[in-house]
Amino acid sequence: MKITVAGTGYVGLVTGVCLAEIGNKVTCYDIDEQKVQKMRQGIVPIYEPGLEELMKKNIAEERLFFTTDAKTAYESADVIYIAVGTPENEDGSANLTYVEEAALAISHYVKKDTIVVIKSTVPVGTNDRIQALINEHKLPGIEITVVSNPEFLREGSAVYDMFHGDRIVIGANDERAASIIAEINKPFGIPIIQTDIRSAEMIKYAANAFLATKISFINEIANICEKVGANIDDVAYGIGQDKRIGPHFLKAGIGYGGSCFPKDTKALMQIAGNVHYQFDLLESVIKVNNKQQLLLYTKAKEIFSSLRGKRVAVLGLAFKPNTDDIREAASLVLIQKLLNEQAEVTVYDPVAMENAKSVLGDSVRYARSAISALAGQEVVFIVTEWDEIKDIPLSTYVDEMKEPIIFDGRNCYDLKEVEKYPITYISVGRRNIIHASLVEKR
Ligand SMILES: NC(=O)c1ccc[n+]([C@@H]2O[C@H](COP(=O)([O-])OP(=O)(O)OC[C@H]3O[C@@H](n4cnc5c(N)ncnc54)[C@H](O)[C@@H]3O)[C@@H](O)[C@H]2O)c1
Ligand SMILES: O=c1ccn([C@@H]2O[C@H](COP(=O)(O)OP(=O)(O)O[C@H]3O[C@H](CO)[C@@H](O)[C@H](O)[C@H]3O)[C@@H](O)[C@H]2O)c(=O)[nH]1
Repeated sequence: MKITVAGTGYVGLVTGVCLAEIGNKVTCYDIDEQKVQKMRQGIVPIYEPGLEELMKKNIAEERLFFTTDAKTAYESADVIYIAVGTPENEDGSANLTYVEEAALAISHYVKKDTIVVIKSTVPVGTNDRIQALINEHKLPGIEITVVSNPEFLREGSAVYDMFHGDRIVIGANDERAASIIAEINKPFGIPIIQTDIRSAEMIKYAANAFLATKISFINEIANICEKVGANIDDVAYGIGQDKRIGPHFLKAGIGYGGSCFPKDTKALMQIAGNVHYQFDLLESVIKVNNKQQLLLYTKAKEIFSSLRGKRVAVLGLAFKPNTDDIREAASLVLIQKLLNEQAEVTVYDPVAMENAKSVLGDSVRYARSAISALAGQEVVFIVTEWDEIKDIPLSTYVDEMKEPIIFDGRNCYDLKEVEKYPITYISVGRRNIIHASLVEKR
């Protein structure tokens, strides 16, 4: 099959590379010249484990091509995937400008019957609107059929997820188009669910909203655990053993971030609001998350009346481990608060430093390693649970910091282990360990 993928971000590039890997001839099209230049040379512009090898392999085997020329990309494709961004508008609704621009370019250049697959996350009803837009602008006498195929991959394990996902959802009003897309996806060996277009669109938002709800729920339980003397890790394990609840997505912390949950929960609020439905539960999920992202700051303020001039390190900037993505990361919320208080902030992340620099500029100091970030600091905030960060021996905090005070937003350390060291340790949903030296000072 001759496939074009429009948009080469986290979803588009992974989709393009993996569709090439299963035997298709794939052209990845993007409007970003610099990105395309890099990819032509086999350089992956994002950090995504396993992607570079697979991309290089498929370029070498002449199944994978890159272009910024819309005509070349669209003219003779059998199937075109739209995987451009759908960022948040100021009112929380999804910005569909890029999807619409792609659809218009497709209408302009396509010269034969083609299927357009919308992979981008779009509000319910968008696929129908895009079909109407294309019908209005396409050449007469050809059929361009829109199919919804939302994506469920996670950043940091995107390539793995393409081959091991739980399901592939295909929403279509046209049986023939649906079966062609099902056929393309067969080699991935993942169960395929076929629905109407609107249900497919809703599955994507409902899945993300449900996962976000699990996180806000466990974070609320964690906050109560702290007050009643229970341990959230034990509680999460205990409830997760119930098969009806399941063990996944019950990790308490400093809230969800990233390019999806924050924007998609807000977009679903808008989708509901547009049909005059007040989604009270989801509204609370979002409210809880906003509060939870401030948790470490709130806890620090309970201990120090002022953070002015305090030397603090922030370990981890990415919104989760194994990605360079800092969109809606809890780290940014915390760092802004610390800077407002005029703390002296040093940051470290194994791969997200470049992206962070473009947002934080020279307002913080960038350390070359986790250890050098700790040297001489008074306080450390653990924000992202990279293995490299989780593996820092507790003795290193003692060696590098004078009297270590750790605020751990991801519960990286075992409390019994921490107690063996002269460390003040404050985590999420567990008892605080306050070292005697701090008690004396207070
Ligand atoms: N990131 C994820 O983990 C993830 C997972 C599932 C679904 N999604 C959804 O997939 C979509 C893409 O997300 P992303 O994170 O990959 O976005 P991204 O911002 O990383 O990449 C979008 C790309 O589209 C390009 N683009 C913009 N307009 C274009 C046009 N008219 N033609 C061609 N290219 C164009 C941009 O230059 C950019 O390279 C969004 O709707 C998102 O909600 C994302
Ligand atoms: O138990 C948990 C699990 C996750 N998180 C946080 O939740 C956020 C999102 O994590 P994750 O879902 O692993 O990452 P994403 O790459 O954003 O993937 C989500 O968003 C994508 C975009 O829509 C979907 O495709 C995926 O299925 C969905 O998991 C991160 O900040 C995590 O730290 C927690 O706090 N506790």
